[in-house]
Amino acid sequence: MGYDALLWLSFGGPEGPDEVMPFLENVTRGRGVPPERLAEVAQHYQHFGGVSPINRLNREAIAAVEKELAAQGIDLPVYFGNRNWQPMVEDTVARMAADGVRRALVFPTSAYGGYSACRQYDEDIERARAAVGENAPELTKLRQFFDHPLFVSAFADALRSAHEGLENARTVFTAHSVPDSADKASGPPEEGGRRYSRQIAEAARLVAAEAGVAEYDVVWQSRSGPPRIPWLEPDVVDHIEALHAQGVPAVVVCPVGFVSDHLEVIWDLDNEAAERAGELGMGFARAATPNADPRFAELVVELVREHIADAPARKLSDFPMAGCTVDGAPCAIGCCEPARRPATATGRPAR
Ligand SMILES: CC1=C(CCC(=O)O)c2cc3nc(cc4[nH]c(cc5[nH]c(cc1n2)c(C)c5CCC(=O)O)c(CCC(=O)O)c4C)C(CCC(=O)O)=C3C
Ligand SMILES: [Fe+2]
Repeated sequence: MGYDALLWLSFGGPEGPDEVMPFLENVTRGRGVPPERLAEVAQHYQHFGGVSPINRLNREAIAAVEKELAAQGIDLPVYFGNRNWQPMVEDTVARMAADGVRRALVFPTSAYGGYSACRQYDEDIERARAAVGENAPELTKLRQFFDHPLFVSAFADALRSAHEGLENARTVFTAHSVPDSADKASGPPEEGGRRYSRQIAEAARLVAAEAGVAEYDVVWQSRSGPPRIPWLEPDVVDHIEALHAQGVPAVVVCPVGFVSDHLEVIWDLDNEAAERAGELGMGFARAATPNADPRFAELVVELVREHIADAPARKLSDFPMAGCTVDGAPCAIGCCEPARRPATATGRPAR
Protein backbone atom coordinates (compact mmCIF):
# COMPACT_ATOMS: atom_id res chain seq x y z
CA MET A 1 0.00 0.00 0.00
CA GLY A 2 1.34 3.36 -0.97
CA TYR A 3 2.24 6.51 0.89
CA ASP A 4 2.00 9.94 -0.68
CA ALA A 5 4.16 12.08 1.59
CA LEU A 6 6.75 12.21 4.36
CA LEU A 7 6.15 14.50 7.34
CA TRP A 8 9.30 15.71 9.12
CA LEU A 9 8.19 16.20 12.73
CA SER A 10 10.43 18.14 15.09
CA PHE A 11 10.59 20.19 18.26
CA GLY A 12 10.71 23.71 16.80
CA GLY A 13 12.55 26.79 17.99
CA PRO A 14 12.28 30.59 17.84
CA GLU A 15 13.63 32.53 14.87
CA GLY A 16 13.75 36.01 16.41
CA PRO A 17 13.91 37.78 19.80
CA ASP A 18 10.12 38.30 20.03
CA GLU A 19 9.48 34.62 19.45
CA VAL A 20 11.50 33.36 22.44
CA MET A 21 8.94 33.76 25.24
CA PRO A 22 5.90 32.53 23.27
CA PHE A 23 7.98 29.51 22.17
CA LEU A 24 9.04 28.76 25.75
CA GLU A 25 5.44 29.07 26.90
CA ASN A 26 4.43 26.50 24.30
CA VAL A 27 7.19 24.13 25.42
CA THR A 28 6.51 24.35 29.12
CA ARG A 29 2.73 24.80 29.23
CA GLY A 30 1.49 22.97 32.32
CA ARG A 31 4.81 21.22 32.89
CA GLY A 32 5.81 22.79 36.17
CA VAL A 33 8.99 24.46 34.91
CA PRO A 34 9.82 27.27 37.40
CA PRO A 35 9.76 30.86 36.05
CA GLU A 36 13.42 31.37 37.07
CA ARG A 37 14.43 28.48 34.84
CA LEU A 38 12.37 29.89 31.95
CA ALA A 39 14.00 33.32 32.33
CA GLU A 40 17.42 31.68 32.31
CA VAL A 41 16.67 29.61 29.20
CA ALA A 42 15.27 32.72 27.48
CA GLN A 43 18.70 34.31 28.02
CA HIS A 44 20.37 31.37 26.27
CA TYR A 45 18.19 31.99 23.23
CA GLN A 46 18.68 35.79 23.38
CA HIS A 47 22.45 35.19 23.44
CA PHE A 48 22.00 33.98 19.84
CA GLY A 49 19.75 36.88 18.84
CA GLY A 50 16.63 34.91 19.77
CA VAL A 51 17.28 32.46 16.96
CA SER A 52 17.56 28.73 17.60
CA PRO A 53 19.45 26.92 14.86
CA ILE A 54 16.99 24.03 14.98
CA ASN A 55 14.62 25.10 12.20
CA ARG A 56 17.49 25.87 9.84
CA LEU A 57 19.12 22.52 10.66
CA ASN A 58 15.85 20.73 10.00
CA ARG A 59 15.41 22.54 6.66
CA GLU A 60 18.95 21.58 5.66
CA ALA A 61 18.36 17.96 6.60
CA ILE A 62 15.06 17.95 4.71
CA ALA A 63 16.82 19.28 1.59
CA ALA A 64 19.35 16.46 1.89
CA VAL A 65 16.56 13.89 2.30
CA GLU A 66 14.71 15.29 -0.74
CA LYS A 67 17.89 14.84 -2.78
CA GLU A 68 18.41 11.31 -1.48
CA LEU A 69 14.79 10.37 -2.22
CA ALA A 70 15.16 11.70 -5.76
CA ALA A 71 18.47 9.87 -6.21
CA GLN A 72 16.78 6.63 -5.20
CA GLY A 73 13.83 7.29 -7.51
CA ILE A 74 11.33 7.67 -4.66
CA ASP A 75 8.59 10.19 -5.36
CA LEU A 76 7.56 11.45 -1.93
CA PRO A 77 7.07 15.14 -1.11
CA VAL A 78 8.45 16.14 2.30
CA TYR A 79 6.47 18.37 4.67
CA PHE A 80 7.85 20.05 7.82
CA GLY A 81 5.94 20.54 11.07
CA ASN A 82 6.90 21.21 14.70
CA ARG A 83 5.50 20.59 18.16
CA ASN A 84 6.31 23.98 19.65
CA TRP A 85 6.91 26.55 16.91
CA GLN A 86 6.11 27.49 13.33
CA PRO A 87 5.66 25.70 11.10
CA MET A 88 3.28 24.12 13.64
CA VAL A 89 2.41 20.51 12.90
CA GLU A 90 -1.33 21.28 13.03
CA ASP A 91 -0.92 23.77 10.15
CA THR A 92 1.32 21.40 8.20
CA VAL A 93 -1.10 18.48 8.47
CA ALA A 94 -3.92 20.82 7.36
CA ARG A 95 -1.86 21.74 4.30
CA MET A 96 -1.14 18.07 3.60
CA ALA A 97 -4.87 17.35 3.70
CA ALA A 98 -5.57 20.29 1.37
CA ASP A 99 -2.91 18.97 -1.01
CA GLY A 100 -4.76 15.65 -1.13
CA VAL A 101 -2.34 13.62 1.00
CA ARG A 102 -4.19 10.51 2.25
CA ARG A 103 -1.40 8.46 3.82
CA ALA A 104 1.95 9.71 5.02
CA LEU A 105 5.00 8.48 6.87
CA VAL A 106 6.31 10.60 9.73
CA PHE A 107 9.98 11.02 10.63
CA PRO A 108 10.35 12.25 14.24
CA THR A 109 13.68 13.96 14.93
CA SER A 110 14.47 11.84 17.96
CA ALA A 111 16.13 8.44 17.87
CA TYR A 112 14.93 7.21 21.26
CA GLY A 113 12.01 5.95 23.30
CA GLY A 114 10.59 7.69 26.35
CA TYR A 115 7.86 10.25 26.85
CA SER A 116 9.63 13.39 25.55
CA ALA A 117 11.53 11.57 22.82
CA CYS A 118 8.81 9.27 21.48
CA ARG A 119 5.34 9.32 22.95
CA GLN A 120 5.00 13.10 22.94
CA TYR A 121 5.50 12.98 19.16
CA ASP A 122 2.60 10.51 19.04
CA GLU A 123 0.53 13.07 20.95
CA ASP A 124 1.57 15.72 18.39
CA ILE A 125 0.34 13.48 15.59
CA GLU A 126 -2.94 12.82 17.36
CA ARG A 127 -3.48 16.52 18.13
CA ALA A 128 -2.69 17.60 14.57
CA ARG A 129 -5.06 15.02 13.09
CA ALA A 130 -7.82 16.01 15.49
CA ALA A 131 -7.36 19.68 14.55
CA VAL A 132 -7.73 18.85 10.87
CA GLY A 133 -10.74 16.60 11.34
CA GLU A 134 -12.08 13.94 9.03
CA ASN A 135 -9.84 14.85 6.07
CA ALA A 136 -6.73 14.27 8.12
CA PRO A 137 -4.26 11.89 6.46
CA GLU A 138 -3.33 8.60 8.07
CA LEU A 139 0.06 9.15 9.70
CA THR A 140 2.51 6.30 10.32
CA LYS A 141 5.47 7.21 12.48
CA LEU A 142 8.84 5.68 11.61
CA ARG A 143 10.61 3.60 14.24
CA GLN A 144 13.26 4.50 16.80
CA PHE A 145 16.74 4.47 15.24
CA PHE A 146 19.24 4.91 18.09
CA ASP A 147 20.78 1.53 17.20
CA HIS A 148 20.75 1.90 13.41
CA PRO A 149 24.20 1.32 11.88
CA LEU A 150 24.09 4.64 9.97
CA PHE A 151 23.25 6.61 13.14
CA VAL A 152 25.98 4.82 15.08
CA SER A 153 28.66 5.20 12.42
CA ALA A 154 27.95 8.93 11.90
CA PHE A 155 28.48 9.51 15.63
CA ALA A 156 31.50 7.19 15.74
CA ASP A 157 33.30 9.14 12.99
CA ALA A 158 32.40 12.44 14.66
CA LEU A 159 33.75 11.15 17.97
CA ARG A 160 37.00 10.01 16.35
CA SER A 161 37.51 13.41 14.70
CA ALA A 162 36.78 15.24 17.95
CA HIS A 163 39.56 13.25 19.64
CA GLU A 164 42.13 14.37 17.05
CA GLY A 165 44.64 16.71 18.64
CA LEU A 166 43.55 16.02 22.24
CA GLU A 167 45.82 13.76 24.28
CA ASN A 168 44.29 11.32 26.76
CA ALA A 169 40.84 12.85 26.51
CA ARG A 170 38.02 11.08 28.29
CA THR A 171 34.90 10.41 26.19
CA VAL A 172 31.71 11.69 27.79
CA PHE A 173 28.37 10.89 26.14
CA THR A 174 25.47 13.20 26.95
CA ALA A 175 21.72 13.10 26.50
CA HIS A 176 18.87 15.31 27.64
CA SER A 177 18.06 14.66 31.27
CA VAL A 178 14.46 13.76 32.09
CA PRO A 179 12.68 13.37 35.43
CA ASP A 180 13.69 10.12 37.08
CA SER A 181 9.99 9.20 37.16
CA ALA A 182 9.75 9.68 33.38
CA ASP A 183 12.74 7.43 32.82
CA LYS A 184 11.23 4.79 35.12
CA ALA A 185 7.97 4.98 33.15
CA SER A 186 9.68 4.66 29.76
CA GLY A 187 9.05 1.56 27.70
CA PRO A 188 6.17 -0.89 28.04
CA PRO A 189 5.38 -1.69 31.70
CA GLU A 190 6.28 -5.38 31.38
CA GLU A 191 9.84 -4.39 30.42
CA GLY A 192 10.38 -2.85 33.84
CA GLY A 193 11.02 0.75 32.76
CA ARG A 194 14.07 2.92 32.07
CA ARG A 195 14.01 2.18 28.37
CA TYR A 196 15.19 5.75 27.64
CA SER A 197 18.35 5.64 29.77
CA ARG A 198 19.07 2.03 28.74
CA GLN A 199 18.80 2.96 25.05
CA ILE A 200 21.12 5.93 25.60
CA ALA A 201 23.60 3.60 27.33
CA GLU A 202 23.33 1.15 24.44
CA ALA A 203 23.86 3.83 21.78
CA ALA A 204 26.91 5.07 23.72
CA ARG A 205 28.27 1.52 23.89
CA LEU A 206 27.79 1.00 20.14
CA VAL A 207 29.34 4.36 19.19
CA ALA A 208 32.31 3.86 21.55
CA ALA A 209 32.92 0.36 20.20
CA GLU A 210 32.87 1.56 16.60
CA ALA A 211 35.12 4.53 17.39
CA GLY A 212 37.57 2.28 19.24
CA VAL A 213 37.02 4.09 22.55
CA ALA A 214 37.53 1.77 25.52
CA GLU A 215 36.62 4.03 28.43
CA TYR A 216 33.72 6.44 28.54
CA ASP A 217 30.93 7.82 30.73
CA VAL A 218 27.26 8.54 30.10
CA VAL A 219 25.94 11.73 31.69
CA TRP A 220 23.01 14.14 31.32
CA GLN A 221 22.47 17.75 30.32
CA SER A 222 19.90 20.54 30.10
CA ARG A 223 18.02 19.65 33.27
CA SER A 224 14.78 21.57 33.69
CA GLY A 225 11.91 21.40 36.19
CA PRO A 226 11.78 22.28 39.87
CA PRO A 227 14.96 21.36 41.81
CA ARG A 228 13.04 19.20 44.33
CA ILE A 229 12.09 16.70 41.61
CA PRO A 230 14.84 14.16 40.88
CA TRP A 231 16.14 14.08 37.29
CA LEU A 232 18.74 11.80 35.72
CA GLU A 233 22.25 12.61 36.97
CA PRO A 234 25.12 13.42 36.94
CA ASP A 235 25.01 16.66 35.01
CA VAL A 236 27.71 17.08 32.39
CA VAL A 237 29.29 20.14 34.06
CA ASP A 238 29.45 18.44 37.49
CA HIS A 239 30.95 15.42 35.79
CA ILE A 240 33.67 17.48 34.10
CA GLU A 241 34.58 18.81 37.57
CA ALA A 242 34.71 15.26 38.94
CA LEU A 243 36.97 14.17 36.08
CA HIS A 244 39.25 17.12 36.74
CA ALA A 245 39.47 16.11 40.39
CA GLN A 246 40.60 12.67 39.20
CA GLY A 247 43.35 14.24 37.10
CA VAL A 248 41.75 13.70 33.69
CA PRO A 249 43.38 16.30 31.39
CA ALA A 250 40.76 16.62 28.64
CA VAL A 251 37.23 15.65 27.63
CA VAL A 252 35.47 14.93 24.37
CA VAL A 253 31.73 15.38 24.74
CA CYS A 254 29.50 13.42 22.36
CA PRO A 255 25.79 14.42 22.46
CA VAL A 256 24.50 11.00 21.48
CA GLY A 257 20.99 11.86 22.73
CA PHE A 258 20.37 14.39 19.94
CA VAL A 259 20.36 14.45 16.16
CA SER A 260 21.36 18.08 15.52
CA ASP A 261 23.48 20.94 16.90
CA HIS A 262 20.44 22.78 18.25
CA LEU A 263 20.41 25.27 21.09
CA GLU A 264 20.76 22.83 23.95
CA VAL A 265 23.92 21.49 22.30
CA ILE A 266 25.50 24.81 21.36
CA TRP A 267 24.63 26.49 24.68
CA ASP A 268 24.85 23.76 27.31
CA LEU A 269 27.90 22.07 25.77
CA ASP A 270 29.80 24.49 23.51
CA ASN A 271 29.25 27.32 25.97
CA GLU A 272 28.72 26.10 29.54
CA ALA A 273 30.59 22.79 29.55
CA ALA A 274 33.43 24.15 27.38
CA GLU A 275 33.77 27.20 29.61
CA ARG A 276 33.98 25.11 32.80
CA ALA A 277 36.56 22.80 31.22
CA GLY A 278 38.56 25.89 30.19
CA GLU A 279 38.46 27.33 33.71
CA LEU A 280 39.79 24.02 34.99
CA GLY A 281 42.54 24.01 32.37
CA MET A 282 41.15 20.92 30.67
CA GLY A 283 41.18 20.28 26.96
CA PHE A 284 37.69 20.21 25.45
CA ALA A 285 36.13 19.13 22.18
CA ARG A 286 32.57 18.34 21.19
CA ALA A 287 31.64 15.71 18.64
CA ALA A 288 29.25 16.77 15.87
CA THR A 289 25.70 15.43 15.73
CA PRO A 290 24.60 13.54 12.58
CA ASN A 291 22.21 16.14 11.08
CA ALA A 292 24.68 17.36 8.44
CA ASP A 293 26.27 13.96 7.79
CA PRO A 294 25.19 12.42 4.45
CA ARG A 295 24.47 9.20 6.36
CA PHE A 296 21.61 10.94 8.16
CA ALA A 297 19.66 11.46 4.92
CA GLU A 298 20.49 7.89 3.93
CA LEU A 299 19.18 6.69 7.28
CA VAL A 300 15.86 8.52 6.88
CA VAL A 301 15.38 7.15 3.37
CA GLU A 302 16.25 3.65 4.57
CA LEU A 303 13.59 3.91 7.30
CA VAL A 304 11.13 5.01 4.61
CA ARG A 305 12.15 2.05 2.44
CA GLU A 306 11.31 -0.33 5.29
CA HIS A 307 7.70 0.69 4.59
CA ILE A 308 7.59 1.19 0.84
CA ALA A 309 10.10 -1.40 -0.37
CA ASP A 310 10.28 -4.02 2.39
CA ALA A 311 13.86 -2.99 3.10
CA PRO A 312 15.26 -4.99 6.03
CA ALA A 313 15.18 -3.15 9.35
CA ARG A 314 18.86 -2.85 10.23
CA LYS A 315 19.67 -2.53 13.92
CA LEU A 316 22.68 -3.27 16.07
CA SER A 317 21.07 -3.86 19.48
CA ASP A 318 18.75 -6.47 20.95
CA PHE A 319 16.21 -3.85 22.02
CA PRO A 320 12.79 -4.60 20.56
CA MET A 321 11.81 -2.50 17.56
CA ALA A 322 9.61 0.33 18.80
CA GLY A 323 8.12 3.72 17.99
CA CYS A 324 6.37 2.81 14.74
CA THR A 325 2.64 3.34 15.24
CA VAL A 326 -0.31 4.70 13.25
CA ASP A 327 -2.19 7.96 13.98
CA GLY A 328 -0.47 8.62 17.29
CA ALA A 329 -1.21 5.34 19.05
CA PRO A 330 1.28 4.53 21.82
CA CYS A 331 3.68 1.64 21.10
CA ALA A 332 1.93 -0.52 23.71
CA ILE A 333 -0.64 -0.05 26.44
CA GLY A 334 0.97 2.00 29.19
CA CYS A 335 4.17 2.60 27.19
CA CYS A 336 6.03 5.79 28.20
CA GLU A 337 3.04 7.17 30.09
CA PRO A 338 3.40 10.89 30.70
CA ALA A 339 4.65 11.53 34.23
CA ARG A 340 2.19 13.02 36.67
CA ARG A 341 2.71 16.77 36.58
CA PRO A 342 3.20 18.75 39.76
CA ALA A 343 0.10 20.59 40.99
CA THR A 344 -0.40 24.10 39.66
CA ALA A 345 -1.05 27.22 41.73
CA THR A 346 -4.77 26.45 41.56
CA GLY A 347 -4.13 23.10 43.23
CA ARG A 348 -5.27 21.19 40.16
CA PRO A 349 -2.74 18.95 38.46
CA ALA A 350 -1.44 20.50 35.26
CA ARG A 351 -2.33 18.82 31.98
C1 LIG B 1 14.33 13.90 26.08
C2 LIG B 1 14.35 15.30 25.53
C3 LIG B 1 14.83 15.70 24.29
C4 LIG B 1 15.47 14.81 23.24
C5 LIG B 1 14.43 14.23 22.31
C6 LIG B 1 14.00 15.21 21.22
O1 LIG B 1 14.86 15.80 20.55
O2 LIG B 1 12.79 15.40 21.04
C7 LIG B 1 14.63 17.12 24.20
C8 LIG B 1 14.95 17.91 23.08
C9 LIG B 1 14.86 19.30 22.99
N1 LIG B 1 14.52 20.16 23.99
C10 LIG B 1 14.55 21.44 23.48
C11 LIG B 1 14.22 22.61 24.20
C12 LIG B 1 13.64 22.64 25.46
N2 LIG B 1 13.34 21.56 26.26
C13 LIG B 1 12.74 22.01 27.44
C14 LIG B 1 12.27 21.23 28.48
C15 LIG B 1 12.33 19.83 28.56
N3 LIG B 1 12.95 18.96 27.68
C16 LIG B 1 12.77 17.66 28.10
C17 LIG B 1 13.26 16.50 27.47
C18 LIG B 1 13.83 16.47 26.19
N4 LIG B 1 14.03 17.56 25.35
C19 LIG B 1 12.00 17.70 29.32
C20 LIG B 1 11.58 16.49 30.09
C21 LIG B 1 11.75 19.04 29.60
C22 LIG B 1 10.94 19.60 30.77
C23 LIG B 1 9.59 20.09 30.36
C24 LIG B 1 8.75 18.98 29.78
O3 LIG B 1 8.39 18.05 30.53
O4 LIG B 1 8.45 19.03 28.58
C25 LIG B 1 12.65 23.44 27.37
C26 LIG B 1 12.01 24.32 28.44
C27 LIG B 1 12.98 25.16 29.17
C28 LIG B 1 13.97 24.35 29.98
O5 LIG B 1 14.96 23.89 29.42
O6 LIG B 1 13.74 24.20 31.17
C29 LIG B 1 13.22 23.82 26.15
C30 LIG B 1 13.39 25.23 25.62
C31 LIG B 1 14.92 21.39 22.09
C32 LIG B 1 15.01 22.59 21.14
C33 LIG B 1 16.33 23.29 21.23
C34 LIG B 1 16.36 24.47 20.30
O7 LIG B 1 15.53 25.37 20.37
O8 LIG B 1 17.25 24.50 19.44
C35 LIG B 1 15.11 20.06 21.79
C36 LIG B 1 15.48 19.47 20.46
FE1 LIG C 1 14.03 19.60 25.94
